[in-house]
Amino acid sequence: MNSKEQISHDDYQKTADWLKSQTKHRPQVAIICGSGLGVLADNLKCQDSFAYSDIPGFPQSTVQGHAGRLVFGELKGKTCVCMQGRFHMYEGHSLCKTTFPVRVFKLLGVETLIVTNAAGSLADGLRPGDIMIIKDHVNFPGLVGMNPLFGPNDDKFGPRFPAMSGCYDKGLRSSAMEIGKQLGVSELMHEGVYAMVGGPNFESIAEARLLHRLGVDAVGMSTAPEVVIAIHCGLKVFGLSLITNKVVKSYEDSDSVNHEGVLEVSRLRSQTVQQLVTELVSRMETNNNAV
Ligand SMILES: O=P(O)(O)O[C@@H]1C[C@H](O)[C@@H](CO)O1
Ligand SMILES: Nc1nc2[nH]cnc2c(=O)[nH]1
Repeated sequence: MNSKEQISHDDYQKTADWLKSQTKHRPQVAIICGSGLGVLADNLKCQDSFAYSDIPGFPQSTVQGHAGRLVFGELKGKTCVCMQGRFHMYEGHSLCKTTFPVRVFKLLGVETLIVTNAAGSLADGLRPGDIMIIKDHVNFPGLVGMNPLFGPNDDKFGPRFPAMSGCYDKGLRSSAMEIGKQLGVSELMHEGVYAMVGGPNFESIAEARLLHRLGVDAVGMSTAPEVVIAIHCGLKVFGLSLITNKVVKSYEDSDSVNHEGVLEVSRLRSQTVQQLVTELVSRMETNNNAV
């Protein structure tokens, strides 16, 4: 798993150039839609959309609830590109494939990455349907060497040893909390720590208890590698978790989680997440530096 499949700068550039030849949109903001959150692309105006299978170099989505489409369009005066479907390590993608689109976005001129995901809650105050603005993450696979930056560093993208402190932009986080208030959903809004685990199984009770003790508020199977790559190449990052289930922490609790339930809660709350993200994008300052 540690062996690093190499993707050259040229490979990312070829995909970016192909996309530039197919659409006039030059995005400033990229949005990665978590499980069941593909609706985030629906507000984009003047859409150009591409199936992942038609984009040279792109991996394929294999998970239910991840459509496998890249959608370009205008959102409140900003040009955006939206991934309807992300790639997960548990699908068998290498981490550089998992994060491939993020470097392509950088080459397209994107300045800010918005990552969303479905996650299970460990913190007692987080209920299904709540929205957790990600304050920080624990990249469990990364801590044991499964990091998308493993292997020779590509200096054209960023430094060998990037800092990850403050990786989730403070200004965007407070803006999102403010927007939540204005949308009248402040009771749903929280900030917390997201942990990525490898999946695809959900947590055992002992694992859930361990994560809780370690200070993790919500757990999922994505996001951290994309954020590491985004920070490495200088993108601003905003992340949110839609809490779709409580992670079972008690041997007396007979609840159990499944992917269909995760998708159902995501869909129920997707309009609210869409409104939040749309308003956040509308308030973003961008440089408009088309490439
Ligand atoms: O892509 P995300 O992180 O939203 O997907 C979560 C984690 C698993 O892929 C799936 C489990 O239901 O949802
Ligand atoms: N690991 C993990 N991922 C999730 N994605 C949505 N819910 C969960 C969960 O409970 N655990």
